[in-house]
Amino acid sequence: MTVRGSSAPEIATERPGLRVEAEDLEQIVRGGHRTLRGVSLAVRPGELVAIIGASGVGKTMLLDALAGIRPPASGRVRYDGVDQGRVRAPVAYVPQDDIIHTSLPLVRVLRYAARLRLPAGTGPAELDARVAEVLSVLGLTHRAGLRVGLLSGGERKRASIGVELLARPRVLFLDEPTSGLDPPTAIELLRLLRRLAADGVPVVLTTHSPTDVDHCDKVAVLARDGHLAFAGNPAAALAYFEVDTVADIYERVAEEPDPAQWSRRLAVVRQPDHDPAAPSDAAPPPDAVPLSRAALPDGVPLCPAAPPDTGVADERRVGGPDGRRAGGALRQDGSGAATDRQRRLGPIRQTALLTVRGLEILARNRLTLAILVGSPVAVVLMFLMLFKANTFSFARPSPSATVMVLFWIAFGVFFFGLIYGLLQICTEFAILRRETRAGLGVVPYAVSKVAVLLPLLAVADLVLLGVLRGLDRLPALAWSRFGELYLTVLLASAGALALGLLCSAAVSDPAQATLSLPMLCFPQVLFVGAILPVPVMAPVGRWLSWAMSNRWCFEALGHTLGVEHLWRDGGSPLGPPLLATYGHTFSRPVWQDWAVLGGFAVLFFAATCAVLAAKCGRPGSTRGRGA
Ligand SMILES: Nc1ncnc2c1ncn2[C@@H]1O[C@H](COP(=O)(O)OP(=O)(O)OP(=O)(O)O)[C@@H](O)[C@H]1O
Repeated sequence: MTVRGSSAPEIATERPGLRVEAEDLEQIVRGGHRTLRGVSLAVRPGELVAIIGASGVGKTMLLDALAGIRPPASGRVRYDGVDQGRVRAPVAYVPQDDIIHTSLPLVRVLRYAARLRLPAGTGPAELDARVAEVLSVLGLTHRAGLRVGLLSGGERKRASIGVELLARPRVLFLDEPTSGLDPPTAIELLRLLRRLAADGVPVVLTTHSPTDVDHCDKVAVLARDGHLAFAGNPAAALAYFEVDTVADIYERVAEEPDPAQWSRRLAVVRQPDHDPAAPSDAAPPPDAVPLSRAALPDGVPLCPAAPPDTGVADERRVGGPDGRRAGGALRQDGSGAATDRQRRLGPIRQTALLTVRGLEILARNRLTLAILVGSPVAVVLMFLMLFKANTFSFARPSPSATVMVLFWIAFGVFFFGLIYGLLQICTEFAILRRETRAGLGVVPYAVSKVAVLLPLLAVADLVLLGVLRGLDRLPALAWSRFGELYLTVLLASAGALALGLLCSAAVSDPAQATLSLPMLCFPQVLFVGAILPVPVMAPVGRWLSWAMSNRWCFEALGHTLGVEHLWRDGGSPLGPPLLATYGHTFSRPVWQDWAVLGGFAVLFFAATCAVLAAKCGRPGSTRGRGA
């Protein structure tokens, strides 16, 4: 680590790592609170750097600013002298939680991750070789076939790092990688990071553990309110704070009532003729790096420079907050052309990949699959127990029962569509955010959700209508009429699925999604126009009923089943008065209802994509929480 005012940055062409420089970083969070104040530091290729400080001092803020996850309010971050936002080299960020799919075997997780992160032209053999290489350097080859959820905490942490290593990052940031690990496992992990740094890739991590610092080349100490108190090697830090252990540094820093004093002191000692850190930087004492590269068992480089023809090392984008590719690029060869091999997977192939992954996750989650498939079956059985046969008999119809049959079919398909979508995104938002940083588009992601779930709903809808018809709960119908009914419920399901996805994208966690369920369902019951016909609703209720997708499904079903004719001309004296109450509810041509139902589906789907794009682009939590 060097200090501010160092000589002009040079473009690193011979080492895989990038030089990271931060200059006068300030960060301001919601409410105007400043969390970083004038932080300047530099990290060289090959350095393993720990950011330490008391809880809440801004360690994650600094890490996020350095990584481009949460750009600073002011100040600059440069990689090899180029503004961070303009660099397209692969930069890895490992969030605090091991946010990867836990139901898949480790090798499958890495394979999917490699498909997303490596250039589109990477062949299967090369892909498998890279996955095997990463497994090997992580020491997880023997765990490759094990479900991620069954890995130990340390193994999961290594797996999470492995996801980022696939793309051969040129700088690696980790938020509290050792949190929750026992000391030997933490040391094992630091050994891995040390080796990665030794290969020339700068590694920056935040930590709460003073012992982690013993294994790092450099340490940055933050004081309260985001003041940088020190930046240099650990031995120099002990001398600077006049303490015996790293743990004592925390106490020493906290003793100062005005944390700004620490920045001022550092500014003084950073003067060229008064800089205790500079000599240490140039030649770190041997005891500052106890886990030497030579002591490590495996000689395979963790992040070998990509072969020159692949362009892997240069073309991959830096994980900026907006999930889009940034403008300029750092290129080792200095050329501006991207080859086919260098391009990331296109939207269609991303969609296909995520659909396959979604199906595999579903197939491996037997209980989830059983609930998804079993619930509609259970509801069909309940309908059979609830509805009498021949309700729609022309000679002896039961008009009030026909309304309920139509309503419950409409509500049933709405409810299942909604439930299928409701927990899909909020349960894995942190994974999505991580993958969008690696180049995944939110539209392919959302489409893949529909591609996995809509066929399941389509089968459930077909079973529902087929069983009700087969057991005479619905009248005999020509195939074309049955097709009409099916299209109506399919469109209603698609709209409800999209509404569920929208809600899942908008909330912060699964608990909020679950709590939103009554608010999504109640209006679809009250304003559908079944329990209380639309013509007799209060004016506001009538207006609201237009916005209920359920209403259009209910009315389309009634139109296709000829409810008007049945009530007016059928053998029940209750029909005509009921028809008078419902008015023209069922007289609209069914294609108009389809257009509205399709419109709802498209609208909710587009809104889902917009919310995802906004949330994935918004600087925010990187810790595995929801947005
Ligand atoms: N989105 C936000 N809005 C408002 N304040 C925030 C936000 N994110 C973080 N903060 C505040 O910014 C400060 C620095 O947060 P940061 O997460 O960087 O601290 P930290 O040093 O990493 O803490 P810890 O070690 O406990 O993880 C804290 O006071 C925190 O409450």
